[in-house]
Amino acid sequence: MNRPAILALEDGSVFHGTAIGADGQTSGEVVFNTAMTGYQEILTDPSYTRQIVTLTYPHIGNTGVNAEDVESGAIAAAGLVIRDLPLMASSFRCEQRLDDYLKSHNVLGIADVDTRRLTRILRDKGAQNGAILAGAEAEGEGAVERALQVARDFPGLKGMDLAKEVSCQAAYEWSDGEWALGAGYADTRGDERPFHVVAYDYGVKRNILRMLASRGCRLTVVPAQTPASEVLAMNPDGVFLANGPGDPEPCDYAITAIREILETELPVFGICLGHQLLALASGAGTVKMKFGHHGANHPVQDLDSGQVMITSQNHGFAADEATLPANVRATHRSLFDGSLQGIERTDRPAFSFQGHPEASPGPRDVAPLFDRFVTMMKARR
Ligand SMILES: NC(=O)CC[C@H](N)C(=O)O
Repeated sequence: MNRPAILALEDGSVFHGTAIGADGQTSGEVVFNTAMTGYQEILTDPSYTRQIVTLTYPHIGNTGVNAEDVESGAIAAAGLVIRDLPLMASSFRCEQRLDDYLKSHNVLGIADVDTRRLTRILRDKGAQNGAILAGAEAEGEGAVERALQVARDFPGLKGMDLAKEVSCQAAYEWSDGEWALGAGYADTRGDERPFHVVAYDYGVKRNILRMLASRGCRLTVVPAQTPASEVLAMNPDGVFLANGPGDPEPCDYAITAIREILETELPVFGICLGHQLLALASGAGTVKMKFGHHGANHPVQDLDSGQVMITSQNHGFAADEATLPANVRATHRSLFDGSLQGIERTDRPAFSFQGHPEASPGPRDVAPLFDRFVTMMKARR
């Protein structure tokens, strides 16, 4: 039997649909992602913490879910909004239906929503705080008012430090590199000793760890608040700064630690939140974007070669090119809106990328950046 669900936005917009996940209520920032595939990777990407994700591709759930295509151990998104859930899920790897998967992780979802109308609102007005009510919560008089109230009670992502919330509690080792080679793969596994990379976990996606491991790196993943002194004491070949949710600006513990690491000659590579944190630690500023970039076909230009790459993206904040100090150079720019996509320090072996070279989901045009990091570590050794 169909259970009702309501999606409400802070601007007063209301959508009625069908509950496809758990019953109850949830709130967060509502964003849209235009990728045609990869709903499992998107749901489990820790960077979506406190965000309700709308998928613009209309048929979601066709291939069901499996235990492999995940970027973390749980669903991170605060909720899922889709147009149509197919009656049947079918794939040789299908282990569960998408709706059962949402329920088993106690995550709310709403289907039968006019996601084109919703996306137009988000594009015109910017990402909105919103709420989903599902099941009994969405029934009866006052349900719409309640949904609007829950939406407006969400404080918004600006100023929210979530990296330390989703980070691992204790350090762990990672060496699994299967299925992750990507383009431009530099096989360094023949080297006598693997490169030891300490990876700051601000909400790291597993495919980043896999892609580093597949390039001959032995990883120690450390909690977001690990002081630089502890990282340096591990005597790594390089330091990696992970992706992660929330606003980079309040992550003062990370900015301080990265600043200290930048006082050494260690190679540093950052992705997404890690890129924004490298910018902040180098003295630049970050801004909240109108609706951000969430998709798998975003053109980004390498400013040195002129080459255009099709990239995977998921961010709502950005390092501000106008604030880059003299020792930081812009290396990549978005061809959608001209925003900054990559930087490098001119005085240190440190660089970072705003989009997702690890894809998952998405194209792997930017995978050679992992090789660049390995080459830097090789040069230093
Ligand atoms: N994927 C990420 O690391 C996202 C970074 C940051 N939370 C943002 O929204 O911009």
